[in-house]
Amino acid sequence: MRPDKPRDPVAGPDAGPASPYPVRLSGPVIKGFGRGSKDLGIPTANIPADDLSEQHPELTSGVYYGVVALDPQNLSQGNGATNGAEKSASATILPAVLSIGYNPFYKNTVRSVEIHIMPPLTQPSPTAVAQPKFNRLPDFYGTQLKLLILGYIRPEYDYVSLEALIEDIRIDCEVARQSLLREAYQQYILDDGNASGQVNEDRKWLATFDEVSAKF
Ligand SMILES: Cc1cc2nc3c(=O)[nH]c(=O)nc-3n(C[C@H](O)[C@H](O)[C@H](O)COP(=O)(O)O)c2cc1C
Ligand SMILES: Nc1ncnc2c1ncn2[C@@H]1O[C@H](COP(=O)(O)OP(=O)(O)O)[C@@H](O)[C@H]1O
Ligand SMILES: [Mg+2]
Repeated sequence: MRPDKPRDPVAGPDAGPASPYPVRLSGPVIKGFGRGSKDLGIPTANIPADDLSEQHPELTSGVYYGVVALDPQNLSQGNGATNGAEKSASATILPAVLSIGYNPFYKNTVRSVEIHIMPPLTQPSPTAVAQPKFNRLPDFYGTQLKLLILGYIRPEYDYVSLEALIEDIRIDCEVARQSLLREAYQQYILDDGNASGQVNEDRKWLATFDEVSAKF
């Protein structure tokens, strides 16, 4: 059960991601249990978790923050992306908060990776208020998603109520936002010309999709 303690406003070192982060994950967006939007009002893009324990034993179950990109070649035009004319399209990088694990509140028997994509950090936060409106995009099932996990926020918990789970996820969004607003983390979103070679490589990996991964 969730400990009855105030939450830290940021997670991870101010100087930037510390080992093992950043961790790269990618995969097509698949169907989950349909609870994110329906029960919680918080859509989460699920990607396959089948190989996670072997490929990334460092990713213990819990809540993390990072940055994501969606393949613009297989997003519909309604999402403001391109329609697949390019061979290698560069994608928009957006902030994200995610859960890896068994969702103890729902007692799942299989592990899932679920990513809630937040609005750009330049926009006001919709989750800074007591009655939040979580970010909702047009559906993008089947689209290739790339994720750079930049830090760990907390373990997964069971909760006394659905409202308590939603309130903790609202705080996760705020912690992710404040954590990513720090200069060393902004470099993964925006190219300010001062980033190290490794950060530039990670950002390039994130935003580049080639023809092979396209759906159409
Ligand atoms: C940031 C974040 C934190 C979460 N933390 C928890 C948690 O502590 N305990 C839990 O049972 N589920 C947690 N969840 C998972 C939600 O219960 C889950 O998103 C919901 O069951 C939707 O699942 P679905 O994609 O299969 O529909 C979290 C989800 C997110 C996005
Ligand atoms: N901000 C968002 N973050 C993640 N997914 C979103 C967002 N807005 C819309 N979606 C869409 O909603 C779907 C997830 O909704 P959810 O209710 O969690 O369903 P599921 O149980 O199938 O994962 C995603 O696969 C995606 O197509
Ligand atoms: Mg989901």
